[in-house]
Amino acid sequence: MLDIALIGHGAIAAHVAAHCPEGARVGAVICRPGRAAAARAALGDVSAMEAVADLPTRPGLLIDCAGHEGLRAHGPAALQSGIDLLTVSVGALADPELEADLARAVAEGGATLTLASGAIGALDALRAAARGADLEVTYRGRKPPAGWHGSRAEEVLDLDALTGAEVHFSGTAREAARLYPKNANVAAAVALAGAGFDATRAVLIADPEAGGNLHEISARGSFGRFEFRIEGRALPGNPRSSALTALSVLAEIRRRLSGIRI
Ligand SMILES: NC(=O)C1=CN([C@@H]2O[C@H](COP(=O)(O)OP(=O)(O)OC[C@H]3O[C@@H](n4cnc5c(N)ncnc54)[C@H](OP(=O)(O)O)[C@@H]3O)[C@@H](O)[C@H]2O)C=CC1
Ligand SMILES: O=C([O-])CC(=O)C(=O)O
Repeated sequence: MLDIALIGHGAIAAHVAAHCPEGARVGAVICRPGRAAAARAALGDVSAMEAVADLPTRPGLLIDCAGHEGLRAHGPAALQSGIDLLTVSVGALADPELEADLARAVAEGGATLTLASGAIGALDALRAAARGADLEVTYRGRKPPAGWHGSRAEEVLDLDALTGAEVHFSGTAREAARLYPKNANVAAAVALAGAGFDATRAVLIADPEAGGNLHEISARGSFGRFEFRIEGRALPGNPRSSALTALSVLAEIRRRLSGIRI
């Protein structure tokens, strides 16, 4: 049995706990102070605590579903103590200090940090393309206005008054990941798989006509070229987060349970 602990108890965590595959079980959650009752209400019969050191048993896998602050607060401690960590907070690695802390903790604890593919796909092709030369990658993220509430887009646009698509960010994937911690983890995953945080271009768009969370990758290089486009449905609990993100976590749990891996 793979014993899983979660960080966070929001839309992604609740979906993961509710659909945990056979052979794995969610036994514990790390939450913020005073949030134990809310965590149990969202996840069911789990032990709730505030720190990795308080986990009742050592989990086989800790899954961060909490966002950048959750990874920052608990990731290094978990890895340092040898606990494998899977995270959806990929954009947090845009902070070079946190990336270095995580790398140090991985080396010292001998555990692995896995970055979930999240709301995007085609990371395998990007990884391979990056082994060739001259890789150029642009990521475009397009969501309906509700998907940008609570983000920097609100400072740039009047989201509720939009009559057509508007770009509210254009720059590097590193800037996108840092400025949009809840919305640009995909930009970070594309960057880390491919051309890197500073060479990957990101464009973020609010579009009242968007029927879902649209993510597009355009890549070209010595390998050739590809375009990838996915129209994701949002999770019921959070219009910012695509359902595929929670499914990518479930897929990684299944991958770990299987002797034949893809
Ligand atoms: N890789 C990808 O493709 C994607 C990544 N994401 C990332 O996943 C994150 C979570 O998404 P989602 O579940 O929809 O968000 P929600 O807002 O629904 O849930 C976030 C949860 O994390 C908890 N939390 C926040 N900070 C901490 C902390 N320091 N320690 C412990 N728990 C904490 C919150 O607790 P409380 O209720 O107390 O605030 C809440 O339970 C997003 O913020 C985003 O960064 C999202 C979509 C795609
Ligand atoms: O879920 C999505 O569609 C993408 C997202 O929020 C992110 O990249 O952080």
